Amino acid sequence: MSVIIQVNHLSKYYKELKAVDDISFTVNQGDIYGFLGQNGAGKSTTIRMLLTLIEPTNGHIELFGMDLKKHRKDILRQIGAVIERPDLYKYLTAYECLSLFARMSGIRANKQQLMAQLEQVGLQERAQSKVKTFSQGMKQRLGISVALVHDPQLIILDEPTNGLDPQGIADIRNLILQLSKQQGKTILISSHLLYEIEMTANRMIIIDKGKKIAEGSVKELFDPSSMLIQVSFANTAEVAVQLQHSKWKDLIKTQEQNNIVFQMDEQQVPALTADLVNMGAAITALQPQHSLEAYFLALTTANRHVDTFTN
Ligand SMILES: Nc1ncnc2c1ncn2[C@@H]1O[C@H](COP(=O)(O)OP(=O)(O)OP(=O)(O)O)[C@@H](O)[C@H]1O
Repeated sequence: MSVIIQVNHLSKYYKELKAVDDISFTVNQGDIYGFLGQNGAGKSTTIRMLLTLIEPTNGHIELFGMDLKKHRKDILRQIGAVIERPDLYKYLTAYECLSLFARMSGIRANKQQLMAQLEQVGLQERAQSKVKTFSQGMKQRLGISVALVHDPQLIILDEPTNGLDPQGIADIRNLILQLSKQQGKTILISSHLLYEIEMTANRMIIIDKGKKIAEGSVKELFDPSSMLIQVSFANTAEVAVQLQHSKWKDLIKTQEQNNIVFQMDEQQVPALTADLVNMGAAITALQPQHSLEAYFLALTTANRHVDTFTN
């Protein structure tokens, strides 16, 4: 399996602001790699550095085994990217638009080839309609078609489902899966929605305030054996002492005044609650949460509080 993107200790500072702070990650050939983070986490900044639109403050980027600084042109030729809402010529038809971009990229494509490309993004029946009549989702799909016109190996999509309706979101998701499965493209997709990444990506990174929080396979990160179970008690201190002499001791993640958080397989929960009751625990609440979901929810909630106070 060859490595397509290798990022080492990448940072971008804007004066004191560390927009991207020492992140490293690897994208392998054939990956749908999810880049997950709240607004302002540093996703776009990282993507812009991968596309040489901005200079890193520190760090090293290799694409297709080549140093990005030294082989910029050769590398960019193999990338197709949609990083903002695609700005397309609204008075042209979808076909004319694609044909224009193909010529601008020096690609000689005949009508049949261009129609096949429009078919790939589900726009063959609207090939002769003007772009101004398109929904946001259709414009996004045409934008992706334009990015694919030179048959790149790597596709980079920055928040491709932002502002789309549910049907538009589903269309983009299916398109991404199809590009990966049927054409073996490597895809990097950013999103602020955990769900979006879970539905499409096989590997992912989570960043927050420019820093890497987690990286790994989506399966691993969503592993049911890493559920967090928060149990609240009226008598936490007493229960904590009893737990130290039990088999549950090693599964305790944190302990606070009113609750104890365990990390365990979901299937162990009934046995845990039975043992706790036997120990005389006065359970007032029990909340199971997937660790990643719990983590991400905590981030979102924290940000919402900030928004409430600052808006
Ligand atoms: N040119 C710039 N000058 C100063 N600060 C910047 C600049 N570009 C980005 N930032 C800041 O860097 C941080 C990361 O921004 P970035 O756009 O990478 O986040 P993001 O994860 O893509 O979020 P969003 O989805 O909102 O774009 C933010 O705090 C942003 O305000």
